[in-house]
Formats: sequence, C-alpha cells, structure tokens
Amino acid sequence: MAASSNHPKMKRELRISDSVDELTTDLVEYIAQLSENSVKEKGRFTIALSGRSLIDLIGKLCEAPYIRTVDWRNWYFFWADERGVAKDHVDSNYKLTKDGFLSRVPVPSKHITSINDSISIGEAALRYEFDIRQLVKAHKIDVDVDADCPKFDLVLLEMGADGHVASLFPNKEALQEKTNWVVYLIDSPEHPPERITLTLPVINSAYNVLIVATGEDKADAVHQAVAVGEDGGDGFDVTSSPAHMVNPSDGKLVWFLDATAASKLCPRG
Ligand SMILES: O=C1O[C@H](COP(=O)(O)O)[C@@H](O)[C@H](O)[C@H]1O
Repeated sequence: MAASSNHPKMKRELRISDSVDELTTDLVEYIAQLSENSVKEKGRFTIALSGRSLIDLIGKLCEAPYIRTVDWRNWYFFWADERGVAKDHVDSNYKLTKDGFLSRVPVPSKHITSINDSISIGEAALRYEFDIRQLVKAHKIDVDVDADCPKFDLVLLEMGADGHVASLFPNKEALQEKTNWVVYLIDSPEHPPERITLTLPVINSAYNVLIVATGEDKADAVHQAVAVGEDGGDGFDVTSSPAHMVNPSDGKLVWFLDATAASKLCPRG
C-alpha cells in the first residue's frame, strides 16, 4: 500500500494505493482479516455488499490462499442495494454477485438473504427489511440498541462518480430516512430507475464500513466526501455527497482509494 492516514477526530482511515491491483490486494486482505476476527469472536461474519466493479475486486477472495483460509461457512450475506429487475437480468446486483463471487465460494445458500424479484419494488423493500429483522431476532445479526438498527460486521460500498453509495443518490429523500432500515426509490438518476437500498442509519450502525473508489472520474467526489466541509463551514450541503454522510457512530470507516481517485486530496506526506 502506498499510503495510509488516520483522521485525528474520527475513526476513519484513508488507504491509498498506487494502482487498482495494489488496492485489490490490500482490500481482500483487510476483508479476510475482518472475517477471521469476527468468526473467532462470535462464530459468524455478516456482510452487506454493493454491486458493479466491486465484484471484480473481491473476486480475488475466491482464489488462493483465501478460498481455503476464509471460513466461508460462517458468512451471512446481504445486499447494500439492489436494482428493481429480475434476478437473472444483466443489471441485477444479485446476478453479478452470484456469477462473479457467490458461485465460487462455499457460503451456505441459507445464509444468503437476497431481495425478492417477483413482487413490487415497495413490497420487496418491506420484505427485505422483515427478513433482516427476523435474523436480528434470531441473533444472527447483532443489533445497535441505541440506533435500533442491525449492526453488520461489514458494509462494503463502492462510491459512484456523483458521490452515491449503495442506492443513496445526491439530494434524494432517501438520505433523510431515520426510521426504516430499507427504502425503495423509483426515480434513480442512474439506470435502472427502481432501486432498493439500506438506509444511512443502518450503514452508520455497522462495525466496519469500507468505501472503495478508483479512477480519475471519482476524484472530485472523493474530495467532496473526504475533505470538504469537515469544519461544517462554507455552507457545504452534505446531501450533495451521500458518501460524506457515511460516518459510523461507533464503527470504523476505511476508504480504499487508488492514486487517481485520491488525486484531488492534499499531497501525501
Ligand atoms: O449503481 C450502483 O453504483 C454503485 C457504484 O458503481 P460503479 O459503477 O461506480 O462501480 C454500486 O456500488 C451500487 O451497488 C450500484 O447499484
């Protein structure tokens, strides 16, 4: 890894790699370590994951040594967001994850909580929240009592070039959600328009949140999410940067950036 820095006031770390290859190596090792610690401590590892290029990156976990060393049997798998399409549709995060990751690792199928694609998007959001609540009741997912939210061991996100994470897009109502764990939208600025997403209270209750961003097209959004308005000044509107609103209450936030995505941050020392 090229550089790492810790934010003095928050439990936040920036890990900046020279290349996407280096970032991938660092990211999968970090996830494998979180999984090992969690399984050792409580016998399970709950992970909620986003889609798209992230799936390519974590594909390395399906290779040696991780395919043998990770305790896949104790993973519990969830999605941070899903698109309102059938599970076999090319836009489906489920399909992407199944083809590129889940079909290559021995996570038990009963540990995989996917989003129902045979009902309306509103019903599917309610059903997904219900399923998560059942697992909290069954003590398969920890709970953040103060926030009344599930406490995932890891929420793994990729930031889009507009600063969105999961399906939480800039200036959208979903960013204001305080009570529900899962919401849906029918007007996503990115295709497809119907989406389901975990809400900020859930993401911010996790033990660990990792945000990945690679490529020059994400440099402005990284700068806005990480460096702008830290003092709350300059009239910065946080809802213009959903990634900026990711701020775990007592968990740890780690950004995994490649050098191009980090290029608008202060020079590294
Ligand atoms: O729409 C989505 O975008 C984000 C980031 O995507 P990328 O194309 O910049 O890799 C993704 O993580 C999220 O799951 C997805 O639904």
